[in-house]
Amino acid sequence: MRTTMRCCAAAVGAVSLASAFVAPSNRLALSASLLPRSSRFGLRMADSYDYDVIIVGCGVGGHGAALHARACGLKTAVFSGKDVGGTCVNRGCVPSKALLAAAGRVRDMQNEHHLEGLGITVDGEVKFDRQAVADHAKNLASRVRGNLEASLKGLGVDVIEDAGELVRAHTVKGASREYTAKDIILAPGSLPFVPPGVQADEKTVFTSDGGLNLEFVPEYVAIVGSGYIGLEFSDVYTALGAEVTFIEALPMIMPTFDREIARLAERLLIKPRAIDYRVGVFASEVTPGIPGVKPVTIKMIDAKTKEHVETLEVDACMVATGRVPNTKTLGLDNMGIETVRGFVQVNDKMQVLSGPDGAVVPNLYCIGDANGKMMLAHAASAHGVSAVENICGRANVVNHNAIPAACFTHPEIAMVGLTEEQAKEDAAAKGYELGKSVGHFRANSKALAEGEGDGIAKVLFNKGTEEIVGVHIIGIHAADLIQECSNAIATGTTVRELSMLVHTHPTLCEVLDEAFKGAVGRAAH
Ligand SMILES: Cc1cc2nc3c(=O)[nH]c(=O)nc-3n(C[C@H](O)[C@H](O)[C@H](O)COP(=O)(O)OP(=O)(O)OC[C@H]3O[C@@H](n4cnc5c(N)ncnc54)[C@H](O)[C@@H]3O)c2cc1C
Ligand SMILES: NC(=O)c1ccc[n+]([C@@H]2O[C@H](COP(=O)([O-])OP(=O)(O)OC[C@H]3O[C@@H](n4cnc5c(N)ncnc54)[C@H](O)[C@@H]3O)[C@@H](O)[C@H]2O)c1
Repeated sequence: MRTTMRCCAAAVGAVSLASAFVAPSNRLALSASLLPRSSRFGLRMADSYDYDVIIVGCGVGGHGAALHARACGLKTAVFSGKDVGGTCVNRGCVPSKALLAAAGRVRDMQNEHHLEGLGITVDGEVKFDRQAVADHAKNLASRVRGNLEASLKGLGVDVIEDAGELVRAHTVKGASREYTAKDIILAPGSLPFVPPGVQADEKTVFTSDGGLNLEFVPEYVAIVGSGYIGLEFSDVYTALGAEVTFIEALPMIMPTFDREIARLAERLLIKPRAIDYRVGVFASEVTPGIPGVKPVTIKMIDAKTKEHVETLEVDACMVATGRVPNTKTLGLDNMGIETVRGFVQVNDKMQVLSGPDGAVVPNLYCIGDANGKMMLAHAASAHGVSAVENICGRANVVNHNAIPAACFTHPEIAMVGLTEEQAKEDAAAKGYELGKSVGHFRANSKALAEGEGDGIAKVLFNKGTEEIVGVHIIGIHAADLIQECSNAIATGTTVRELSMLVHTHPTLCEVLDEAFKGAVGRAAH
């Protein structure tokens, strides 16, 4: 187990007079150089580096790694590129959830039928101030960024504002000097992918980066891609009065979701709203417009034949076609590291590999979106913690099967583990019988009290071991409900054990209780 910092603290104490006259970042090097190579403190030559660990990139992955490194007593620096918080805080999770929260209220208050069911009438028009909604998102991002900065400083992490570039082993170059560390963690995140032929001016044709500014609410907007970003923005736009057309390359809408859930989502999130879609087509040419003067034009080609099928004229076009790793300027070439479409290859311990199937590059780790394992904020943060654990000599592997994901539409969609389609293949390959049990929001007192009886929770499990292989929920607060299932997969808790646990009444958790009990042949109530 690595105990460098504790050892270093003792060593620094032993040379405190000398170290009092050097900058804190150099104290470690000086203290180590004054000691014999294998001193009774167990110091290694590693202590001649500026830091125990340098992290390149300060998004949620880098931030999570930095906090854990300090908790483990490591001398830590993080290159922020003047973008503390990264995508999630500044251009992702945080501002998008602020827009979704505001838009969700507008939708609720405009839903006369739903309100009447609760005995409420809204007298007069429900209005919103677009700029105030946009400011809510911007201000929240800035507040969360401030909190992150404060936490780094408070814990003694050196934040270097430069962009960092790997120059050789143990060495990262900033704007004016090089810094060394025993271990380096790369956390440069990702950028929006803009397909060829699409001109994103970030005004009328925009990625999520521009869309989050909500500079205007287009009357008619096309969304290219029906993944997480597309769905969440369709929820915001339709609540604020826009019409939406999805353009999806694959032959079905929401192609990455469990099929049964996607069908239900179509019934709950698409059909009742001002949304239509085209599937099996690429947006091959997208040309920006001028608001109120010239429309955005979108040429679509058949995904298979590549023949032109339609040209659409819209007020705005959002491009939500996935994200690419932000690794071009990281200096990977300086160390001969080969990527796969820009994704840094890592093993289970987050150690960088020299290329696909390559050897481990010593003392180099890559976490978060840039390694392509799972593009989610909490996954990036978990990677960061795991990399630091491995640096400390405590072998750690992230169980991606237990990491939940959620799409924050109204109602929400959440999932963990395999889709039903994947689970069937898994069961066939591994020779187990797949079980399926469903809980219903329509049978849940709390959901009905809220007038939100739509949705299901589907639990997929191995009938032999009774372990969960996947859970998919669509319904109110699905994103919060999924956590119990994620914990169960992580700890190997069986559906039988879960069915014996007591769930608070009346809560939405009882939707899962119904599914767990159903899985072992018991009725919920
Ligand atoms: C609109 C949107 C909504 C999202 N919503 C959610 C959500 O609700 N839940 C969820 O889990 N995920 C969500 N995500 C995904 C989530 O934002 C990412 O998975 C997460 O931010 C990845 O974290 P990361 O630390 O790997 O990278 P990033 O957050 O991208 O951070 C990387 C940082 O490194 C910096 N950097 C890059 N190169 C260098 C360099 N050489 N030197 C110094 N700094 C550098 C970048 O500028 C950036 O600040 C959303 C994404 C988007 C776009
Ligand atoms: N709530 C959340 O957790 C959340 C929210 C937003 C984003 N994210 C993360 O951000 C990442 C990016 O999100 P996203 O929605 O952009 O990507 P995505 O991968 O979820 O969906 C992209 C969609 O675009 C389609 N597509 C790709 N190229 C196309 C083309 N040329 N024409 C038409 N369709 C095309 C794909 O088939 C896919 O359905 C995701 O990996 C996601 O994990 C997460």
